[in-house]
Amino acid sequence: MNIEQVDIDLGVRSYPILIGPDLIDDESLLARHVQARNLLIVSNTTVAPLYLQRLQHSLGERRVGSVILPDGEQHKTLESMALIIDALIEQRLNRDAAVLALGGGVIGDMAGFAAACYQRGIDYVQVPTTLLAQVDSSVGGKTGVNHPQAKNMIGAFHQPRCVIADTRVLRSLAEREYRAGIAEIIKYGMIHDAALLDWLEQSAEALLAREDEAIMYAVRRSCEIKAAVVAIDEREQGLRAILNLGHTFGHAIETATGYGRWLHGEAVAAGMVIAADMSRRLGWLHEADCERLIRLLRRFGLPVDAPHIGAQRARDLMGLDKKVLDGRIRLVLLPQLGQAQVVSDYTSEALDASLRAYFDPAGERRI
Ligand SMILES: NC(=O)c1ccc[n+]([C@@H]2O[C@H](COP(=O)([O-])OP(=O)(O)OC[C@H]3O[C@@H](n4cnc5c(N)ncnc54)[C@H](O)[C@@H]3O)[C@@H](O)[C@H]2O)c1
Ligand SMILES: O=C(O)C(=O)C[C@@H](O)[C@H](O)[C@H](O)COP(=O)(O)O
Ligand SMILES: [Zn+2]
Repeated sequence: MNIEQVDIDLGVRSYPILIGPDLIDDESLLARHVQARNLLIVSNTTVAPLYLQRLQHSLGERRVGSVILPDGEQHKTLESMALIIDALIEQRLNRDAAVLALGGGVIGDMAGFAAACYQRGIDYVQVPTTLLAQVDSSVGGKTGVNHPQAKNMIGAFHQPRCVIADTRVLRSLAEREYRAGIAEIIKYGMIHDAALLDWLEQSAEALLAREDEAIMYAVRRSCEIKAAVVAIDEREQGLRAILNLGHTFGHAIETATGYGRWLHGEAVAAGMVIAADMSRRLGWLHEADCERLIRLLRRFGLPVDAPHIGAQRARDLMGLDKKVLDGRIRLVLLPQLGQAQVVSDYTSEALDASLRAYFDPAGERRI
């Protein structure tokens, strides 16, 4: 099977996203794309036993150290990030060294953030090992950690030098984690590519069976969309916020339930349903469009309802969202399927109604 390449065009910070089977064993590809002679691989207690040795072997004659972090969203903290910095210092790595993130989005976000901070910024490479990380988190340079009161609250924009997405490593991923990654693919369809929604409907079986071709298409198309958006608006001054569809609601769910009980992709799935519901209340999406989203999410075993954390609690948590401007929560809403808009002038009745419907136990019926 061929290697696909998607380029992200950011001037001097441009980089390739390489997608294909068994890339972590491809010594010549790694030699071409990972230039640093001194590397610190950041991984976790689940991924390292599966893939660290293989990757180290393929990296050839360099100085390669590693740091293995505890696994889980609850460990996406400043404390874990400090362990990476400790390892960089212990291994006496300098500005010519690079960090290599081997893991899912949690590892990628933390390793990237450590690279952004260490000696005011060193290179890093993403080797994403979850579907979610391959279609989304390894691309675009958002790095960071959670705060107990708000998701991804501490971080930096720092682009990787390269993304190496080995699609075969997805075979060992737990079913729930794999499905959570599909939520972000559905997101790309919802915000930018209605044809991707058609493809997801037609290819659900193949994608769930983890067929190579289906995975290659899903990863490539998602990366193309994300790369195009990030190339226009690297630091989320405007357009990039559409990549946040469902996230303002979803992050409230993740924070309120304690990081890790709801997977990020699951919270995004529920959040997209709420965003669709609100879009319908504003006269944008048709009921049939909302029902289509729900059917698609259900097809992939993703949640279409939110936990009852209370509308007021949800609103409070959403007030800490990074898109808040002049005290107003900006939301990504859907004028139609395949098109998203960042909206601040929605009616508070529409938001209240959607929050009550999904977050209050006795919320009136919605879609
Ligand atoms: N920076 C961004 O643009 C961006 C985008 C989307 C999500 N995120 C962040 O990404 C995180 C979610 O990422 P995730 O869904 O990858 O979760 P994750 O990193 O927690 O990985 C999920 C689980 O799968 C395990 N795992 C990883 N690869 C495996 C493999 N190949 N085989 C077996 N097990 C494997 C992990 O150890 C973990 O237990 C969240 O913190 C979210 O905020 C960031
Ligand atoms: O890359 C982006 O921009 C995104 O919004 C992608 C999201 O899927 C991702 O979860 C991101 O980490 C959310 O960013 P945040 O700024 O809302 O924390
Ligand atoms: Zn996300």
